[in-house]
Amino acid sequence: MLRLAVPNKGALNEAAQLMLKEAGYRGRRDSKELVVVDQDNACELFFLRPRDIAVYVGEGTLDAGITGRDLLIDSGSPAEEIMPLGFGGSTFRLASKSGALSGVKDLAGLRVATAFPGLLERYLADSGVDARVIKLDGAVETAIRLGVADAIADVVETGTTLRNVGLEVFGEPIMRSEAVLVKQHGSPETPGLDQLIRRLQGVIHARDFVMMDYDIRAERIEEAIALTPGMEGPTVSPLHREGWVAVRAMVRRKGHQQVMDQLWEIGARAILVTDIYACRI
Ligand SMILES: Nc1ncnc2c1ncn2[C@@H]1O[C@H](COP(=O)(O)OP(=O)(O)OP(=O)(O)O)[C@@H](O)[C@H]1O
Ligand SMILES: O=P(O)(O)OC[C@H]1O[C@H](OP(=O)(O)OP(=O)(O)O)[C@H](O)[C@@H]1O
Ligand SMILES: [Mg+2]
Repeated sequence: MLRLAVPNKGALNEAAQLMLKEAGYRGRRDSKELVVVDQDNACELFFLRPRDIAVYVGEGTLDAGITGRDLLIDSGSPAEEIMPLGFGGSTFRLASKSGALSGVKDLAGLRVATAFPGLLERYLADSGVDARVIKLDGAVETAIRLGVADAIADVVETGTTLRNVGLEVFGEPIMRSEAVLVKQHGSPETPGLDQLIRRLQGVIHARDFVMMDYDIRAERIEEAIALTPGMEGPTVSPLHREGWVAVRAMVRRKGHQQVMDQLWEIGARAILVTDIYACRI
């Protein structure tokens, strides 16, 4: 059985469960269920704190897991990223009172609060800055106001939390993160892992692409194919109307309206766009 770790709560929980469901794996009936055995897919799902997932996978106790790239690096665990999953995007950034500091070098001799000490210490060392790292569990934005720190390093998504307490980011982003699939560094092939990777890749493609169908005069087909090249090439079938063909191709969801405009310009008609429910490419 493939033993897979899934975030049990927090920012990555819902999206991770949805992605696994779309990939055909069993979900949990309620949020108190800690282990789900999915016999049909020869897989056991362990619902764990996102912060602990890289630790279990790095130790080899579990075969693979879904966690944040920032949490993986912070853990220092011997686990490695297999593939990005396209959700849970954030940046990890320094922040301080508006206008107080302008770059990482300004942190020399100051105190920086964070819930990601591994990540921050590595960044400070790489930047050659000697600052004191104050390790907190969460809600680090309040540490400056309470006088525990001069700056913070934290996850920023929309920036709302920082704005609400009058803080501002400074310096370059320390890292860009998103949810990732991880496995133990250098682990041998695990039964079922290739299938999981292919299925997750299928979900990502199904989300990234739409299916486009349209009719066009046969003499414009080369221009149409240039706009909608598809994967291996579009399907072109005869239409029950002299001189016309029907075309079917996968098109990137982002920008598909522009493609429809351009197809219309070269005479395509009956242009239809549908979601892809599932795919393997
Ligand atoms: N708006 C967000 N807030 C927090 N984390 C986010 C956000 N968007 C994406 N993430 C990602 O989610 C992961 C953190 O998840 P989570 O917040 O569940 O962990 P935690 O802070 O350790 O747990 P908790 O907040 O429940 O104590 C990180 O990889 C982070 O980059
Ligand atoms: O830029 P924003 O969209 O405002 O999101 C970022 C905020 O969300 C997270 O907090 P979380 O809710 O996980 O609480 P925590 O700090 O206790 O972990 C993170 O630590 C920031 O505080
Ligand atoms: Mg959090």
